[in-house]
Amino acid sequence: MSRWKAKHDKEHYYKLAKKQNYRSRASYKLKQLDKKYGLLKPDYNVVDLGAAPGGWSQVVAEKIGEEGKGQIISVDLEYIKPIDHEAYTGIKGDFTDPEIQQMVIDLIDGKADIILSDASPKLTGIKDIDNFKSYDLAMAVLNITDNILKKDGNLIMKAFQGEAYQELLKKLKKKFRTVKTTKPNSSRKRSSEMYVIARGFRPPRKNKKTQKQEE
Ligand SMILES: C[S@@+](CC[C@H](N)C(=O)[O-])C[C@H]1O[C@@H](n2cnc3c(N)ncnc32)[C@H](O)[C@@H]1O
Repeated sequence: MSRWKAKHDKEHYYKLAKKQNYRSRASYKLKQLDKKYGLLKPDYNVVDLGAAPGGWSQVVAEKIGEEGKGQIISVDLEYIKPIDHEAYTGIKGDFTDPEIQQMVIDLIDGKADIILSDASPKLTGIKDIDNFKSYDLAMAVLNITDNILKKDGNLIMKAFQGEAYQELLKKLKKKFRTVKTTKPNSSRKRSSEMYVIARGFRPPRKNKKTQKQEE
C-alpha cells in the first residue's frame, strides 16, 4: 500500500469518527470485528481493558444493557470520560494490578462473557524492548482471563506481530476452542497490530488443594 493510501485511510476514519461522535478511530475496528464475527450481545457482561479514550466502550454501549441486562466495565491507566449509559462503569487503574482485577470481579458480580483488550504499552521505538513490553502486556491479559472470563466466553485482543507472536497464539490455543487472527480494514496496513478472536474459553483446572480451600 502506498504511503498516500495509508494516510488517506487514517484521515478517512478520523473524519468519520468526528462526524459520528466516536472518541477514536479505534471504534471502527471493533465495529468491523463485531460485524464480521458477531461478538457483542445485548445481555453480555463486557470487560474492556485499555479502554481510553473510550471508542470501543461507546460501540459496546450501543449494543448492550437493554432492559437492564448486560454491563460494561472499562479500565485504563488514563481517565476515561464517562459514557452516558446506565450499564457503564469506568475504572482508572492498571489492569495488571490484582486490586483492580478484584474491583472488576466485584462489579460484574460473576464473570465476563467477553473480554476486549485494545491495550498497547507505551512504545519506545526500540524493537526488542517494544516486543518484550507487548508480550508482557498480552500475558497479563491472559492471566486476567483466567480469573474473570466465563467458561465458553470469548476474548478479543490486540497483538503485535513481533518475535513472540507465535508463542502467544500457542498459549491462546491451549485456553480457547478456536483462535483466529484478523486485521480490520480500519487498522493501518503498515502497523504490525493484529486482532485475535479467541472463542470458547476453557478455564484452567483447579488443583485439588485450591478447590478444597475454596470449599
Ligand atoms: C490504543 S489505546 C485504546 C483505544 C481504545 N480501544 C478506544 O477505542 O478508545 C490503548 C490503551 O491501553 C492503555 N493501557 C496500556 N497498558 C495498560 C494497563 N496496564 N492498564 C490499563 N490500561 C493500559 C493505555 O493507557 C491506552 O489508553
